[in-house]
Amino acid sequence: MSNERRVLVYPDKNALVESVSARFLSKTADVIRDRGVAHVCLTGGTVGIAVLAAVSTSPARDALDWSKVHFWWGDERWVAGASDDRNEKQAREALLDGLDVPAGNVHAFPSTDGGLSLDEAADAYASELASFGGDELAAPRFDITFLGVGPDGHIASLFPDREGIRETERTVIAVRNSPKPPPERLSLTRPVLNASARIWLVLSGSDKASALGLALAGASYTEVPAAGAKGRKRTVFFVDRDASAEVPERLIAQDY
Ligand SMILES: O=C(O)[C@H](O)[C@@H](O)[C@H](O)[C@H](O)COP(=O)(O)O
Repeated sequence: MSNERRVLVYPDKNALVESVSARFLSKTADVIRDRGVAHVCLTGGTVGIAVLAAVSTSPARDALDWSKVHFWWGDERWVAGASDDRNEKQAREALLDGLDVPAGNVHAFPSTDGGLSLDEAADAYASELASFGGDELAAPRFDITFLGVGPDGHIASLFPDREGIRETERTVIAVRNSPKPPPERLSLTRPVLNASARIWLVLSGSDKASALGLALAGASYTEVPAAGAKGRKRTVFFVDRDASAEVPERLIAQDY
C-alpha cells in the first residue's frame, strides 16, 4: 500500500462532505472488524463539522458499532465548556450526542471551567493520551485523523512559524498568542498526528487554494504546517474545486 499523498477533487463542498462521510463510515467499520476498536481524531472547522453532520444523517450510521469507537480531538479552543466555540461542543451537536457512544470513549480536552490552568490542561490531555499509548508513543496511533486547514496552512492549532509546529517531545502543547482567535488553545503535536494510520485533510473554498498549492509543492512544514501532515498508511487531501485551483494536475488522484 502506497503512503504517498493523494488529492481527491470534488465539484463542491457538499459532494466532498458526502463522500468523506461515507468513506468514514465504511473505513471505521473495516477498522473495527480488523482491530476490534477504532480511534478517531476529530477536527474543528466548518468542513470537519459538516462531515460529522453528514455522518449523523447517513442511513449507514446505525450499522456501525459505535461502542467500539473512541473519539479524540486534534485541538481545542481554550474557552468555557458550554461555549459554542468549543470544537467538542460543535462535534457533539453535529454527531456525538445522537450516537450510542460510551461517555468514556469521548476524550475531550479540558475547558477553562474545569479548574485547570492551560498548562495543566495540556498535561491532563497528555496523560489521557498516554493511557492509550504504547512503548514508542505516549498516545494511541489513531486510525483516522481529520484535519481542517486554515488559509495560512495551519493544521490543528499548529501555526506557521510558531514553536508548536516544531515540537517533537511533547504530545500536547498549550498555545498562546494564536494568530487566530481565541488566543489560547490546546493542540496535539506533529508526532502524534503523524502516527495516525490515515490522515484525511478536508479543504473547501478558494481561500485555501494557495496553502494547498504550497503544501503540495514542497513548502516546509514550519512555513505551511499542512505540508507536514503525513499518515503512516495514507494521507488524503479531500478538496473541492475552488480549493484545488493551485494543485498540479498530475497530483490529482482518480480514486482513493
Ligand atoms: O480551531 C480553529 O479555529 C478551527 O478549527 C480551524 O483550525 C479550522 O480547522 C481551519 O481553519 C479550517 O476551517 P474550515 O474547515 O472552516 O475551513
